[in-house]
Amino acid sequence: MFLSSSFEDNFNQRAPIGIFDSGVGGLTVLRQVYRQLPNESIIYFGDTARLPYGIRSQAEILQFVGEILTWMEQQRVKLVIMACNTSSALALEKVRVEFSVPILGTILPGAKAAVACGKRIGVIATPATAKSNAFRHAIHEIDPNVQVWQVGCPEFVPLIEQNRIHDPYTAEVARSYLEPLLEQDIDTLVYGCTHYPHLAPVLRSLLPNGVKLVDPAVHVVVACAQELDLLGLKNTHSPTPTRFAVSGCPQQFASTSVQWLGCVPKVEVVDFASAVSHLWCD
Ligand SMILES: N[C@H](CCC(=O)O)C(=O)O
Repeated sequence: MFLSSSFEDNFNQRAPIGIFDSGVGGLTVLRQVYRQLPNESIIYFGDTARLPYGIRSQAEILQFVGEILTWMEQQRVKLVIMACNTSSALALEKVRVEFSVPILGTILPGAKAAVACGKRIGVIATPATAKSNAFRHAIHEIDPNVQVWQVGCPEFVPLIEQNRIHDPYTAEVARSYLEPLLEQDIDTLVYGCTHYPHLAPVLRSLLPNGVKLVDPAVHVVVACAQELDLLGLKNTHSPTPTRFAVSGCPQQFASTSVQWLGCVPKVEVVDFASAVSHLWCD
């Protein structure tokens, strides 16, 4: 009895954390896991055949997230981080009751951090996240006196996935998205999409010095560390190498992500029925 329960504890602690996003955005969360939880093993999934998520309906997001979580459970992960604000805004509450694995989203940790920073908060997000008002609701639950402005930024994710971060056109687009927020004299800006911290140098150069930037990736990983402690699931052993998987073209993902990972990742393909993966490899 004692032996088998201790074996099971060890197995659970050593089990990987699942992290998923539509593409390379979740790497901003992965980077935080490497910093804050260096002993954890990770399985990273990017649903690249079906991105961008930010222009999808809630029904589509629920279907995709359901498929990904089913796959994650098959990989025997001990916890999942939805490293995607769009999924967190549109699907987290619903899937949490359907799946037994603990699932963390980015909205609440991001909202808490924003409220701790300022009183005039701007949120840049995908159109679906902005339309859902998820950040506004979460912030007002904590402090109804804080003012919140949200801007949907449809062009950012395609530009980042196409590796056009340093393209002057990207800076032009960023300027137009920030303009209505700067007109409101915001004191805090939330990256309401996990892709956007990849644009940090561009965005920083367009913001007045006093505006604080909030990256929910930092705070969802703080919440993850607390959850693992609470569940007794923190890994005290050495981690295994990160496994990367995508639904689209593995070479495309590898070549875009190398700049953030510092090495070319080996990338597996997961074939979901409705994913049209050939689009990205042609
Ligand atoms: N990075 C994701 C998804 C972006 C997209 O695919 O549109 C998010 O935080 O919302």
